[in-house]
Amino acid sequence: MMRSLENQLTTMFYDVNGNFAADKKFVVVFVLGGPGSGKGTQCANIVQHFGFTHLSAGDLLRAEIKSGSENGTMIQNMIKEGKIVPSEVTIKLLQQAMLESGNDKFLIDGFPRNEENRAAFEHVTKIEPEFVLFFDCSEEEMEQRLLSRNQGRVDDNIETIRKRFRVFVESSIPVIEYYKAKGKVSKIDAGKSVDEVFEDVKAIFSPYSAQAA
Ligand SMILES: Nc1ncnc2c1ncn2[C@@H]1O[C@H](COP(=O)(O)OP(=O)(O)O)[C@@H](O)[C@H]1O
Ligand SMILES: Nc1ccn([C@@H]2O[C@H](COP(=O)(O)OP(=O)(O)O)[C@@H](O)[C@H]2O)c(=O)n1
Ligand SMILES: [Mg+2]
Repeated sequence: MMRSLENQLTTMFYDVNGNFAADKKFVVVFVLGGPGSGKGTQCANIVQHFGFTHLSAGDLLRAEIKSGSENGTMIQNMIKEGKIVPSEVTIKLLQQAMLESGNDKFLIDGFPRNEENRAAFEHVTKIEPEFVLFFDCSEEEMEQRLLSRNQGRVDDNIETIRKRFRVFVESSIPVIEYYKAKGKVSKIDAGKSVDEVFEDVKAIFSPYSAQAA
């Protein structure tokens, strides 16, 4: 049975160690891959089939800008430059969204994007990901997809795309390597069609289908 939000807040914020989620079993899957590799697209499919809640760090940051938050200008500037927003801001948004969802299974998309994100999330939430889904895609393909995404994003222009590719290689690949060394990475060839990629995704998630909502 799902507990009320109020109950979860109590449990999550007031456990004996002051740790978030310490006594609630969360299943967290980190969904990583370069910009345009298809993380958001595939997460939408996974939600439909396997009952996870999809939390995109980028979407949460963009919503924070729209809400007129005091951090909005800083976040907007960082996104325009393809830089990674300080973990403190992103983790707070992720925690809020996890609590509000009432679910216990999460796809965390586009996070952790650097070592600071990874270590801070682990420190604050004490949550270890079940596994990391890594969408592997060539820069040529990702560039084409981003240039035709047409969602009016300030960062889907060639200049920012190049910066995001550099940040992905320099900061995000090391996070994937970290989890690879722990045997936690499921790598998917994301250069194929949406349906073909989802076939491979489904095979990885099938152990979770029994728990699907
Ligand atoms: N397998 C695919 N083949 C072709 N286009 C794709 C594929 N997956 C996603 N797209 C398109 O590419 C763009 C980027 O996909 P998206 O899911 O937003 O990626 P990400 O979240 O990794 O940046 C979107 O316009 C999407 O419709
Ligand atoms: N963990 C994260 C995720 C995104 N972001 C910011 O948000 C931007 C867009 O992230 P996104 O995940 O929506 O982008 P895509 O990979 O989906 O294209 C990134 O380039 C960063 O500027 C961040 O700072 N920290
Ligand atoms: Mg995305």
